[in-house]
Amino acid sequence: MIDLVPEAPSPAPSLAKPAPLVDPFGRKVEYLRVSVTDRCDLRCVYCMAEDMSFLPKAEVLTLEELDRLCSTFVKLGTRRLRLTGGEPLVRRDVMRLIHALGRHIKAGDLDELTLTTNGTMLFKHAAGLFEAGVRRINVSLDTLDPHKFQAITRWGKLDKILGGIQAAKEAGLKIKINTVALKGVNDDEIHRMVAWCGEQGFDLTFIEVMPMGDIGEGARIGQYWPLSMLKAELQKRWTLEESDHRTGGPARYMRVSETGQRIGFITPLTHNFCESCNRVRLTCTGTLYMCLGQEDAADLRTPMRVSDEDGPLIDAVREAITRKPKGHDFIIDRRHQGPAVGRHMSVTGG
Ligand SMILES: Nc1nc2c(ncn2[C@@H]2O[C@H](COP(=O)(O)OP(=O)(O)OP(=O)(O)O)[C@@H](O)[C@H]2O)c(=O)[nH]1
Ligand SMILES: C[S@@+](CC[C@H](N)C(=O)[O-])C[C@H]1O[C@@H](n2cnc3c(N)ncnc32)[C@H](O)[C@@H]1O
Ligand code: SF4
Ligand code: SF4
Repeated sequence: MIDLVPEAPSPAPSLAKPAPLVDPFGRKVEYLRVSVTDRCDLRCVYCMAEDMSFLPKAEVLTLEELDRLCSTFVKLGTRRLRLTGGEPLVRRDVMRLIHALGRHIKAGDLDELTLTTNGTMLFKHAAGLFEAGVRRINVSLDTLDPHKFQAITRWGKLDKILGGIQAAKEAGLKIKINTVALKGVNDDEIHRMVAWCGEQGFDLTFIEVMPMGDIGEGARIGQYWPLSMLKAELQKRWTLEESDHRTGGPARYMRVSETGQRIGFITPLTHNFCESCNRVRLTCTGTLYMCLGQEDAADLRTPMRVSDEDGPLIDAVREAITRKPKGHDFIIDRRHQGPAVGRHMSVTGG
């Protein structure tokens, strides 16, 4: 494995620790989500249009540049890094970046390095992820029915994902399953998902569909299923106990007595969790979005390229954090035409 950053002698410890990133609402920003590519090998109907145009390769930052940006955030107090996309594992040589970022875990400067993946490439990379310092991953899986899986992802093969999940389990990775709740699509499968995750020893998170990117909004409105309704349906069959388990993400958890596993609920629409937001999002072009549900963004590529010194980049990051909004403006409303946020989820990685 080639290191992105050559081994350097350990610098003398600096007494002056940079001030942490705190937004205008007093929220400490210590979680960076990085979309390492906007490309994906699937086309989930709620995420992408079938016909997508992707960024020209020339606009995409190199792995070295992504490493530098992430490492600058680590210097500024980021404790959790999540790689996402598009599909993070389809980016060429992405394992080199993940291994390089693992040095921050080894140095104790980062609490968690992880990723959210569709699972298609796990059969190849699971062991490497563990070696790099990744200990848990989130795998997106909306159905256990192969035909439905193909319909939702437009061409995905369920067997490949299940094989990848198995490989990840064998590699020692803790797995959480992400399921977007889609009325009329997978609402008849929620009990099966809970039972399967229970058997496998996985936590499961249900997610409300968010209005991002133009995919033909009519379909998304029809599929929106508030998690309050999903939860009521679950309680007909399972005993859900309160849980104070937290991962640093937006999910609120309950424990299923019958399986011993947890179920998370991510409810941006019905119960927004913005008051405790601790994260920002970096795209593969070096654009920083201060909120998933807003369009305002800051360019970090220019200040990074202007100098090898970190000063201009750090100034740009600090300025961006002063613009972090209080929350999103998502609504799902039949009278409201078009998505609340124009960019697709795959650009900022959810
Ligand atoms: N609105 C909103 N949605 C988010 C946010 N963070 C994650 N999500 C959504 O939650 C879903 C699952 O995201 P993941 O990438 O698995 O991350 P997570 O649930 O925060 O991860 P952990 O809690 O660390 O396991 C995705 O659909 C994201 O779009 C957020 O800050 N705001
Ligand atoms: C954009 S994907 C990127 C990572 C990877 N390709 C995957 O699918 O896990 C991250 C997460 O966002 C979710 N997602 C995508 N579009 C969404 C939408 N419109 N509303 C809610 N969640 C969405 C996916 O289900 C997935 O769990
Ligand atoms: S949800 Fe993930 S796997 Fe599905 S199209 Fe979006 S980026 Fe690809
Ligand atoms: S919608 Fe924006 S403010 Fe709310 S939790 Fe997500 S990123 Fe944070």
